Amino acid sequence: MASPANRKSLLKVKAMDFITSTAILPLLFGCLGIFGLFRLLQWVRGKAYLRNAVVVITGATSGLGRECAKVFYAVGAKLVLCGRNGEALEELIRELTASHATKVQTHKPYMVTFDLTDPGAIVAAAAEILQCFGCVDILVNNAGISYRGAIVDTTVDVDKRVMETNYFGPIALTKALLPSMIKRRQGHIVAISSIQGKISIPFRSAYAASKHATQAFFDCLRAEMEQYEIEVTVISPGYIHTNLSVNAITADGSRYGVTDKTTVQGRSPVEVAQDVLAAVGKKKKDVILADVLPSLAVYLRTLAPGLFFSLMASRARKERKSKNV
Ligand SMILES: NC(=O)C1=CN([C@@H]2O[C@H](COP(=O)(O)OP(=O)(O)OC[C@H]3O[C@@H](n4cnc5c(N)ncnc54)[C@H](OP(=O)(O)O)[C@@H]3O)[C@@H](O)[C@H]2O)C=CC1
Ligand SMILES: CCCCCCCCCCCCCCCC(=O)OCC(=O)COP(=O)(O)O
Repeated sequence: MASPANRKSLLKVKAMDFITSTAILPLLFGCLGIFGLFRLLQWVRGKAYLRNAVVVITGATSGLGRECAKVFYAVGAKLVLCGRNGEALEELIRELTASHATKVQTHKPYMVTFDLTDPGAIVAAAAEILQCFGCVDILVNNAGISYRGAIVDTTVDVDKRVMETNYFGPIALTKALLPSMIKRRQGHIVAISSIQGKISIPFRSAYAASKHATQAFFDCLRAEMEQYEIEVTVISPGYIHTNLSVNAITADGSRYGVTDKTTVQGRSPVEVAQDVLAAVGKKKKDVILADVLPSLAVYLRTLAPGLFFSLMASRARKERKSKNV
């Protein structure tokens, strides 16, 4: 009778014999090869899709939008960079055109300045955007602001400001550019949402609501645009180390002015921009770009809502205690 240790090593030898003497090994390498080839093909197709594509990026003056401008420029996209701050856009264009970090043919970006909270300005901006290269292939709705505050203390004006910037502005710009995409039966709309478009955390009511609305709108749009072959990608990042927190507005509309620890510990916008580029290149429909815990929280919200709500209530209690809100 063999001892348990001997039995174990005997089993190992038998398993190795089986693997080497049958077709398993070649099959395994074959599968890996096919997978590698598939990924390579996807990468090449993504690059070809983005090269010479007319890409409009809102909120290109800072954070994720600025980094997106760099990665889309580097793969040869024709950029129209949007923001409120003309000087910051000019500086970015100077930086892009001065760099020779890419081997592909690049194109001098255009800039269009407008405020997303001004509906009239959006209509005029859309016309200006269309004139830059004659059409738009990809619109990246990236611009946004965040908010911090308790619902009971927050004026409805603050809720409206967040909704105007994060929801009404981007959907107005999308609607203004859609007819030209429909006419060409070609186009791609990207919405930079947030994990908070899928779950709501305390003291972020206006922000989470604006991002939930974004998710809902662009999910509807995806279904309605399928007949015109227009793609819709919703991207939901977790924390990113940008100016979002410091520029957030508070219950009375004043600037928050603090870079939260969660923001500092967030992912680099450079990395997130690479992921955005890959997701757009692959024409992904819905992408979460977050750590394990926030990603799991999304599933928890669906599968065990009671537990999720208890966790959020406890989070609210803790935050109230620590910040005295
Ligand atoms: N940072 C994070 O942790 C996360 C961010 N996101 C999302 O990423 C996107 C980019 O934010 P991020 O880069 O982090 O933050 P930043 O504050 O660095 O950038 C925000 C951009 O939006 C622009 N913007 C703000 N308000 C308006 C307006 N009224 N009209 C036009 N443009 C405006 C800003 O332009 P201006 O220079 O004129 O202020 C700026 O370019 C946002 O949609 C945000 O919700 C999602 C998940 C996590
Ligand atoms: C099966 C086990 C599941 C365990 C789940 C535990 C629940 C953990 C809760 C995690 C909450 C994560 C919140 C993430 C929020 C986030 O990433 O937001 C991104 C932003 O948009 C940031 O904006 P802000 O202005 O809030 O800085």
